[in-house]
Amino acid sequence: MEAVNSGSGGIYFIDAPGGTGKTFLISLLLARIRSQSNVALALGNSCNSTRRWANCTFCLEITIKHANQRNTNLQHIQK
Ligand SMILES: Nc1ncnc2c1ncn2[C@@H]1O[C@H](COP(=O)(O)OP(=O)(O)OP(=O)(O)O)[C@@H](O)[C@H]1O
Repeated sequence: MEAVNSGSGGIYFIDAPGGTGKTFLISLLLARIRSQSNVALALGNSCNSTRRWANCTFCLEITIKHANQRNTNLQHIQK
């Protein structure tokens, strides 16, 4: 929250065993940040978590493509 409040922003990684509260923590952080009209995105590095977050957060149904295609998409976004 300090990164948000100071305006610096950032990218943060949460890595912990299953069932330890990652989703719970991220949900709280997203709610807090968005309640202040700021922007926060949560992404997962596995197919299951990515699908779940995309569905919950963006109300989208997405299909996870092959890793090489994802890399291509990321490069496109960065242009
Ligand atoms: N601080 C907390 N207070 C109360 N309940 C919590 C807290 N953290 C986690 N929980 C509860 O513990 C359970 C597991 O939490 P959560 O789903 O966030 O874990 P996770 O690390 O995202 O798991 P997974 O990697 O399997 O998706 C949930 O039912 C959640 O509501």
